[in-house]
Amino acid sequence: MSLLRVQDLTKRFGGLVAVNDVSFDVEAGEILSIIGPNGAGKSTLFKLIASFLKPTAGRVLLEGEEISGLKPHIVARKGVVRTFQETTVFKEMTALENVVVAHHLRLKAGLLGVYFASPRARADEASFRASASEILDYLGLGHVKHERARNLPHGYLRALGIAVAMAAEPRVLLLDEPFAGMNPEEKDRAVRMVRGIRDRGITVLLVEHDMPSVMRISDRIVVISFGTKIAEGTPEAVRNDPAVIEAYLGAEDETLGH
Ligand SMILES: Nc1ncnc2c1ncn2[C@@H]1O[C@H](COP(=O)(O)OP(=O)(O)OP(=O)(O)O)[C@@H](O)[C@H]1O
Repeated sequence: MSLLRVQDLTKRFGGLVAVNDVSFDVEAGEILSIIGPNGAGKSTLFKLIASFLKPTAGRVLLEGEEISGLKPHIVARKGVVRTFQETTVFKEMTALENVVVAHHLRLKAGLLGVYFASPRARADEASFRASASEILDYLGLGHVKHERARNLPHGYLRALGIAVAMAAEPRVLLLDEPFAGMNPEEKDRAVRMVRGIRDRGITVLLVEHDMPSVMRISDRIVVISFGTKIAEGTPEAVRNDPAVIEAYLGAEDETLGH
């Protein structure tokens, strides 16, 4: 059984069909990218998978269990966790504190005031700090652990957003444009980081415009155009697919990395 199954998903906004009967499977341990020209429906598809939006039709299954329609935090608790284009870190906290807080939030959402004052919270604190520290080391952020987030360069801030998501112990991590706005060095580091996440046994789904990085990193690619899936396959197959080349013609800011 596939880890994640996207089945006949459709999302309409009024008269606009943003996602049109899209189906694909995600296998455990793979890195799968969703690409497509601007406005193709990639973000909408991502929001449907993480249950930030309710599908008009179709469903999403995690190991055969329907997760579409559940609240996003329930879906996150089941292991499908999404990062955001805009980083969602607390700028005045250090990198370590941000990941520790993410651990607390994961376990105690809803009871925060009571929880933070409890002896249990102090006991958890030590184990959360150890785990947060390990995640930061693993993602290559060990040396900036004690820096305030607001002092971190863009690439590190994005990586910290991913570290925060990792605190939720995802089985499937949805990365929203992880390479956006990065310089080549930052992209190299981010590519290694995403591979490292996969090597930890986490399945990675990403939406990305940066074609060279997508081609380097993906095991498989799903291509969306005008809400419809037009191709699916290895980077090599997708890059040479006439329907994909056609869809990208005229998209000035994007190339297929030829
Ligand atoms: N909340 C919404 N209400 C109405 N229309 C929406 C909404 N969200 C997205 N759309 C429309 O749905 C279509 C798909 O948008 P979406 O953001 O999913 O595309 P995308 O492929 O992620 O684009 P980009 O690459 O530019 O981020 C677009 O026409 C967009 O205007």
